[in-house]
Amino acid sequence: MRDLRKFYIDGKWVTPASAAEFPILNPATEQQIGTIILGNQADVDHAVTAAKAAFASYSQTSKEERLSLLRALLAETKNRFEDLAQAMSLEMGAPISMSRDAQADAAVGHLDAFISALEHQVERETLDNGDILLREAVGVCGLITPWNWPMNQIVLKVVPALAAGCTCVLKPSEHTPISAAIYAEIIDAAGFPAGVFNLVHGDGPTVGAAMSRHQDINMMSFTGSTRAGVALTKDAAETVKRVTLELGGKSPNLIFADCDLKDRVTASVQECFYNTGQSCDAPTRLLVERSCYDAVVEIATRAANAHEVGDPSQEGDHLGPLFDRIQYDRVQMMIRAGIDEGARLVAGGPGKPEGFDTGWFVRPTLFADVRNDMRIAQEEIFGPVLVIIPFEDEAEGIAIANDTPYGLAAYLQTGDPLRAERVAGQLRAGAVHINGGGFNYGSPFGGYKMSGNGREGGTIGIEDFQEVKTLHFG
Ligand SMILES: NC(=O)c1ccc[n+]([C@@H]2O[C@H](COP(=O)([O-])OP(=O)(O)OC[C@H]3O[C@@H](n4cnc5c(N)ncnc54)[C@H](O)[C@@H]3O)[C@@H](O)[C@H]2O)c1
Repeated sequence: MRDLRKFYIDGKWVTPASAAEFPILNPATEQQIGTIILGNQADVDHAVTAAKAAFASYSQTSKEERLSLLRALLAETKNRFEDLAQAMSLEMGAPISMSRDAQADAAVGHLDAFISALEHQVERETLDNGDILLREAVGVCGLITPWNWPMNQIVLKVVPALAAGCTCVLKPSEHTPISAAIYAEIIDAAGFPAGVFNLVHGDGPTVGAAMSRHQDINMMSFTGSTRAGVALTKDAAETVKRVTLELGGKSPNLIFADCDLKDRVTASVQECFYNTGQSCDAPTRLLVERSCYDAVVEIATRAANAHEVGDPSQEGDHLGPLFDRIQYDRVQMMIRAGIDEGARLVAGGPGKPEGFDTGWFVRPTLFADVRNDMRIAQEEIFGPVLVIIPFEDEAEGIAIANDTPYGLAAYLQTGDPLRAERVAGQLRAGAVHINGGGFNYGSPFGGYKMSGNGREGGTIGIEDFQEVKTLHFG
């Protein structure tokens, strides 16, 4: 049992002002594995005061000084790599192999890419008109992250903030505080000055809202649901903060008959179910050219049925549980909604997989003959549930792909390189993955439409945490 009832503020582990305890549960066993305190306004004030005081000197550090701190952070992250992987497997149910290969790997990969981006960034440049342009730290930043990719999201915010010379207060998801607490220890060991990074646990309506409304926070960087992102934006409006948002998705995956169907469809199903379907950019709508529709349904069904669920502490490529009961109930509700709306269930379905009565395990589920106006095609399910929708031709495929309030990612599979570029250019999404092309550390990540604004990762990710100042000389 982990006792996480302290916050990291001003370079020390301190006892919070709040006494509200909150249990941390293992989603595979439903057992309590730790306790945190949900902070209050006084805790937020304490952390913001520390961050504001530290900003005065940290924002004036040179790029070289910050690079050397980030290199120390990289070394410490590598030292604690296994601790991070084990923590995320325990707190959100990522199978340990995947937790190492992807969840913990993100802490190293993004940081490496940010170091390289900062090395190359021009902080002072002369414009054609003779004016000088400076890039400076935006100020004290409030960072709020979700539970589904805990370290990935933390590193995508904390590192660019520190790289830019900002100071920050992190509020991780109250459901995944263990990896966040380890990350605070890593930052401490790397030698960042006191107050530059602060960690406060808490829930959204109390700590999250107190941060968004805080007079002394200059920017909020948020990843989570569109619902919470909208609430945060309204809270931040009074103090005219910069707000960047990484929100939900319902990403289309266009399958054209000229692709290698067996390979691409099998990989597409695996990608949708990865992290038990709990990824904002998962390809959750499989849009299939009519001429190959029956073949695709057959291949996808076989691929879905090949997925096994299992204990996250075991090595292997099985799926873990969903992260908690609320998520389990929501996925069950959406599977039932799909059946009620008349979609054809071809794999999985309601209930738990056989032999998994304890833990929030679900059956990898596939629906065929789905219409894009059904709930299961429009709403983010956040579980291993894939819907298959036919289209007649390229134009209709693109229209269905774009017929969503979201625009985080899109995927397309085709053997025709000209078509790949032509279609990608018409998809309203922040990223288009072509024929299995994966995300690379250092590239920008973010959404169009209700998937958010701003971009995380690499140079553009650092710029989100910078102000631009122009010097005009007389
Ligand atoms: N676009 C991306 O980069 C990305 C990445 C991962 C997850 N997500 C999205 O995150 C969601 C899943 O995460 P979740 O269930 O933790 O989301 P959530 O919105 O419930 O919570 C996310 C974070 O916001 C906080 N929060 C909740 N209400 C708040 C409020 N009113 N003000 C301030 N903070 C508040 C929570 O405490 C948590 O730390 C999905 O919608 C998923 O698509 C997006």
